[in-house]
Amino acid sequence: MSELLSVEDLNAYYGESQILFDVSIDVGDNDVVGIFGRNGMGKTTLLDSIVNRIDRKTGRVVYDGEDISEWETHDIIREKIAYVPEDREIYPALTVRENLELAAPRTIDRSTREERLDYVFEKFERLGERESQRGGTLSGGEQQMLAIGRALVTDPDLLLLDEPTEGLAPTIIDDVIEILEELVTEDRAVLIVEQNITRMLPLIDRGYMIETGRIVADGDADYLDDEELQDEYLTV
Ligand SMILES: Nc1ncnc2c1ncn2[C@@H]1O[C@H](COP(=O)(O)OP(=O)(O)OP(=O)(O)O)[C@@H](O)[C@H]1O
Repeated sequence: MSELLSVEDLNAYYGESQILFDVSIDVGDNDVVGIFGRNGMGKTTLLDSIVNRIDRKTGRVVYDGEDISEWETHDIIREKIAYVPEDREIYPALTVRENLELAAPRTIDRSTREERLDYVFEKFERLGERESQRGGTLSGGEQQMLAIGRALVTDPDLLLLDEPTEGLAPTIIDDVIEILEELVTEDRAVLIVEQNITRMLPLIDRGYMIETGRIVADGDADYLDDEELQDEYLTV
């Protein structure tokens, strides 16, 4: 099967500490793939390694047939893979519109950029209503929408999402899940890290369990919907 993203035998390090050990994962075109595991097991490090936000790594990251292991982070994010990090990384002092404009690739013309902004405002009406509001004054859920919106203005074939529901109130989590439900029906692949596997299982095609930097299980949603497996690798 041809894959959009292949991570091959990845070993990742912060300073002298090795965080990931021989990790291999695949994401096919339009696949929705989950990464699950307890805190501190290396899920964020895996996403960071894909976009090269890590001190050092060995192994390969192949995207659409091209080895991007050595690419600069900003080139990967702008041209290939959109990344919505756990802390969202929006600009608090800039408006919603400015946040989106800055995320748009420089290579697209003005009218394409406007089309993409309109698409985000259509998808997230609450952002449209707050176009001129500063990012830092948005609620947590709205900031998460803006972070996902920023990713979407690059019109990515692959989106990386790191714990999009983290730190949000339950009703806002429902809103974010709704957004994710819609995202996964679009013509894009999604690789998503989430603590809450129960909410994710209906959305994903496949998933991987990670424990202390190693992939310890992988399979489709039916396979992962298993109490024993979840107790072993997820329950704290
Ligand atoms: N910048 C860093 N420098 C040194 N060690 C780090 C750094 N970032 C993460 N680590 C370590 O790497 C390990 C994996 O962390 P990572 O954030 O990838 O886990 P995670 O599974 O995403 O957990 P969480 O849900 O808590 O974010 C942890 O032991 C963490 O302390």
